[in-house]
Amino acid sequence: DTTTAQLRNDFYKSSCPNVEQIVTKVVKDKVKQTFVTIPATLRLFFHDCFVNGCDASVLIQSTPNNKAEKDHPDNVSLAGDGFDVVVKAKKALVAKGCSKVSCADILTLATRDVVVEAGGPKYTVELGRFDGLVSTAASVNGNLPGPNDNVNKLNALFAKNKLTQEDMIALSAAHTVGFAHCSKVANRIRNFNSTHFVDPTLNKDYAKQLQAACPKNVDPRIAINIDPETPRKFDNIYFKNLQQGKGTFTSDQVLFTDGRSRPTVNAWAKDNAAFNTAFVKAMTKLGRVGVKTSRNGNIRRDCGAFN
Ligand code: HEM
Ligand SMILES: [Ca+2]
Ligand SMILES: [Ca+2]
Repeated sequence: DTTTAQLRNDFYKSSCPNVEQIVTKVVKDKVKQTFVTIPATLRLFFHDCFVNGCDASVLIQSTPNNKAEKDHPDNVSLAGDGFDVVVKAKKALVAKGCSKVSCADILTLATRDVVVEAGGPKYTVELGRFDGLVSTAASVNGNLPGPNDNVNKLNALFAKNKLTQEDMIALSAAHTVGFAHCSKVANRIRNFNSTHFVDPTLNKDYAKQLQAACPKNVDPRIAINIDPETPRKFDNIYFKNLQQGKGTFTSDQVLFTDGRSRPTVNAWAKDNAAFNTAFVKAMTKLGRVGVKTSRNGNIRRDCGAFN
């Protein structure tokens, strides 16, 4: 495949030999200031790769002539700290003579670094992505999963990006860190359907906890931990939660209720090392989605605007 062939670990060996240390330093400094950097960056990378490939298209700011991806409803809840860490890393790189590192690669590296900062696996990142030349809100339509999606829908969306069901389950475990707004779980904890007030797949105590944290008419800015047990740690507790009915979104809980994905959930609930291996494999594959070359991409001077 010609689009993935260009990616290599030492892509910046001559143009910016210290690219990794420079990005890592910026990430560490920012995580010290605010934990949100971790989930914000991880989600930003996912939303970038699933729309037009891993090409930093999600970072583009809208202009009077173009409504960009980040202003699509599915992206408006992306936390600012993810964008900010990329801007800060870009600045640090340029200051150190590395003006040829793409924003897409910066986001990929920063994502690896935030996973490490949260206690997750450290892995080698493939580099050599170019930055995309297009970003439209319309292109987001139908490409990102929703919190009420079932396994069929999730598998189909991930398959479009050459990711297997195993990859999908491993990547879903990114929900081991970070926050969700109450609107994303509201349908599960009140007036679920005509026979159940609360989603019957939801743990009873966890349902009460969610109802308390997300009362009716709650301020729409209120957010809850997605992983109720270890919200700041990147770990396989995510899968143990699913076994106990503590999946926050329907899209999390279905991984346990659906017989096709349940064996994988059980295996990774028991074996953190096996989960880590699967996560690294899936993240590496995610990073290969729709990679641009010098023919259909460039190196942006400003990650938020086209050159
Ligand atoms: C499998 C399908 C997925 C669905 C349906 C989904 C859906 C969601 C939703 C609804 C939120 C809450 C947003 C909010 O209320 O602000 C969220 C947050 C998050 N998602 Fe996903 N997601 C999925 C997969 C992924 C993947 C593959 C990753 C990364 C590899 C990811 C990383 C995150 C992170 C880290 C957060 C927390 C963001 C923060 O705290 O700012 N998600 N996701
Ligand atoms: Ca993209
Ligand atoms: Ca966790």
